[in-house]
Amino acid sequence: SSRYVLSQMHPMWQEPLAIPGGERQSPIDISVRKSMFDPQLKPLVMKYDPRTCQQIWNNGYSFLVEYDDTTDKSTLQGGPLEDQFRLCQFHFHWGENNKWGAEHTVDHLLYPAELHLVHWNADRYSLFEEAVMEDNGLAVIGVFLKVGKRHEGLQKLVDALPAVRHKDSVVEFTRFDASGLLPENTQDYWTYAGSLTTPPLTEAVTWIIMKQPIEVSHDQLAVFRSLLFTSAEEDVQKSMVNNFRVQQPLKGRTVRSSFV
Ligand SMILES: NS(=O)(=O)c1ccc(-n2ccn(-c3ccc(F)cc3F)c2=O)cc1
Ligand SMILES: [Zn+2]
Repeated sequence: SSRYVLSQMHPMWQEPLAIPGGERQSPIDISVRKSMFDPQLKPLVMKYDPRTCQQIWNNGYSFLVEYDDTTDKSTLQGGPLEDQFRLCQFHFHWGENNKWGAEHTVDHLLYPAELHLVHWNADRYSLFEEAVMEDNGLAVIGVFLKVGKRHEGLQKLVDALPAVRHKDSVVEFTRFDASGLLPENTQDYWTYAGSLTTPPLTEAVTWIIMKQPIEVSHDQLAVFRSLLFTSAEEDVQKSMVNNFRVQQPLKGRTVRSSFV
């Protein structure tokens, strides 16, 4: 079963022993029947300006598409959020094959990859670095990827990846419309209180997981796997795959849904 497969995985970093709080860690399995429909959840409002897109950076965990978040040009509000959040980066998690790679699961269903659009609470904090330490500081939209037809909006990003093959490489990347990576239906989602899924693992994230996945082609996903965890100087090159964290205990949290 998928649970057996996950236990085989060799997470790319050693999980720290002491985790900040440890009561609301991510990722988790989303049990559809245990989630609670919340009619008070408002529609999500994403306003992403392609002109704020700046660069792609291979940080040795994933590749980040980074945005200028010094103004309110690319924002997220509504849904479970009280405040307005600014888009600062998006990145992905994926596997060594198409059977696994996403961080969250839905009734233990494994997707081959997961997109994270990372936002911070600009109504309450003045810098991302501050927000990342606060329990209402961040909002991350998670979108599952499934293998199917080619995703036209993703191709511009896929074509740029060979330029950031090695850890610490950066390439200019502008005029990219992040909303092109969202599924048609952005009103059906699950939301819960969680954490960053890589160090510093801070419990600052309101997670918003889209119910509808996006489709990408096998070949597009294969280009993700051509990236490397290692920098150009290292003599042993390691392919960037399985960059997902193992699932964490729910610890009594409730996952709410925006749909019945
Ligand atoms: N996978 S995820 O939960 O979306 C996720 C996981 C880790 C991060 N992350 C890691 C380090 N940072 C970070 C970057 C700049 C900074 F000033 C402080 C940070 F914590 C960060 O935001 C950001 C997002
Ligand atoms: Zn992530």
